[in-house]
Amino acid sequence: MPAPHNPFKAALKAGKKQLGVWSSFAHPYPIEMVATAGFDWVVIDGEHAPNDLQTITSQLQVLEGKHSHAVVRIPTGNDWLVKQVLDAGAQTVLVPMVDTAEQAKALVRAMRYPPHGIRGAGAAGARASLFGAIEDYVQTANDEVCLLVQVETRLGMENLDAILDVEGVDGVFIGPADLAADMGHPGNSAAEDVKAAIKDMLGRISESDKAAGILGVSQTATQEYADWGAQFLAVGVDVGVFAKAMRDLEGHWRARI
Ligand SMILES: O=C(O)C(=O)C[C@H](O)[C@@H](O)CO
Repeated sequence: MPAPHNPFKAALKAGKKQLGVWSSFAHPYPIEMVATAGFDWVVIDGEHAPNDLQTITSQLQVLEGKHSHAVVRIPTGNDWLVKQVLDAGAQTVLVPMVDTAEQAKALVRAMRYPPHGIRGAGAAGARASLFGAIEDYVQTANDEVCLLVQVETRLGMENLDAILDVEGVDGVFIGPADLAADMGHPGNSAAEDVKAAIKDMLGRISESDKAAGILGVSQTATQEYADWGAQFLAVGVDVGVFAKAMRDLEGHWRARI
C-alpha cells in the first residue's frame, strides 16, 4: 500500500484555488470546530502558537479524514523539525523565513527520503506509515509530501526568482506581517510599498510553476491578495475571530446593562 494521497498538493498542481484559515489555539478541540467550517486547508501554527510535537500530532489526528487539509508550520527551517512533523503524519509543511534558494534546496532534501533527500527512514515506527501498516510508505512518500516556503524579508524578495527555480518547492507563501516589519513598517502591511511588493511577488509566483499563497488579516487586504493571484489564500486566524467575537459580545452588553 502506498503513502496516502495528498489532495492539497494535487489541487495546487492542478491550479485550483484553495481557501484556508490559520489555527492558533494549539489544541485539538477548537481545530475540530474549525474543520467543520469547510475550509480547504488549515494551518497548525508551530511558529507563533504554543504548539509542540504532541499538540501538533493530536491536531493531525483530529483532522484525519476531514475536508480541511492540515498544513503544519514549523518554527524554523530545521531538517529535524521537518522529520518530526512528517513522521507525526503531516504531509504538507510550511516553513517561515526562507531567504535563499540554498535554504529552499535544503528543505526539499529534508522532506524527501534518499536518494533524493536526507529524511531518516524510521517511519515503520511512526504515525505517518500507520505504524508500519502502510508497507510501501518509504518508497512512495516523496511523491505525496508538499513543501511550502515563506518569503517574508527583503532578502527573500531579492532571491525570489532563484527560490522559484528550486525543484521540489510546491508553493511560495508571502508573510505580510514579517515583510512589512522588514521593510520598515512594523504592524502595517497596508503601507503602499509593502502592498506593491506583495502584488509584484504574487504576480511572479503565479507565473512560475509554484503556487502562490498568503494570509489576509483584513477584508480589504484579503480581496486584494485574491485579485493579485493568490492561489492558496488564508482568510483569517481562529484566535482572532474568537477574541473579536468575545470583545464584541462584552461591549454590546456592557453598554446595555
Ligand atoms: O508574516 C506573516 O504575516 C505571517 O507569517 C503570518 C503570521 O505569522 C501571523 O499573522 C499568523 O498569526
